[in-house]
Amino acid sequence: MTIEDRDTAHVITHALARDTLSRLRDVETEQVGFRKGLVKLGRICGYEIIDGSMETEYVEIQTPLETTMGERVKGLDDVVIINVLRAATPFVEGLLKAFPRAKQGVISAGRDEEAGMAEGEFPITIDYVKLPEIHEDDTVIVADPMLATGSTMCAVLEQILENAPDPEHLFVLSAVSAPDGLIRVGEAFPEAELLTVSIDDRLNDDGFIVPGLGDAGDRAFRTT
Ligand SMILES: O=P(O)(O)OC[C@H]1O[C@H](OP(=O)(O)OP(=O)(O)O)[C@H](O)[C@@H]1O
Ligand SMILES: O=c1cc[nH]c(=O)[nH]1
Ligand SMILES: [Mg+2]
Repeated sequence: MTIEDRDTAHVITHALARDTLSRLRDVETEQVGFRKGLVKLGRICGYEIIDGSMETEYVEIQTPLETTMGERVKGLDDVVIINVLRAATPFVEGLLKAFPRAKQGVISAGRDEEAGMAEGEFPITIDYVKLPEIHEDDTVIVADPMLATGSTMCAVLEQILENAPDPEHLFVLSAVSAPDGLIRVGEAFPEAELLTVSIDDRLNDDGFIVPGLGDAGDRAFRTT
């Protein structure tokens, strides 16, 4: 397992995750490469979540030659992935390669960047929420590649927890995160397990993560 515990979050340190993130950070990586990078990173993170938090069981397998014991991951059907539109869409595509039978939810959430950041927070508009039923033995993965001020994630988690009992795991998965945002989400939702590939240095005055990778939604959807 390649997950390290830090004060504010668990960091996925798999070499391929770091390699992929470096390509995503590179300003020369254009839309297709960027989107594919997010898909790849989602897949790696999915495998790390399986390795780090899901149990296996021994099962009898009949090979073409004889009967043997094999291992299967338990609980793969009890996974819920929440796609925080829009930047999470390619990231979720990758996660689904690790959890092909996951139930999926969608929450459309956007920062009001015109209103701007005040006291480290953005106003968040939520205009679409569609969630599957969440059960106590489910592993819920809330995916958003960017966790900056944490404003979006706090609004999203409020929506999810309104209707969810106490799921087995509640992962908040990001590619890049800022220390302030992690602290904010961690304090507001202590039940959430914060997972990220990188804890970056800081937020700039516009609420962007530095060094970061820019605007993930714009880079993936070519809307600059
Ligand atoms: O932690 P926060 O300060 O809330 O910032 C993080 C959010 O900002 C981005 O979304 P954005 O509002 O740009 O929407 P988009 O995905 O449609 O580009 C990103 O995808 C996160 O959802
Ligand atoms: O740095 C950031 C902050 C929020 N959203 C992004 O896409 N990038
Ligand atoms: Mg954006």
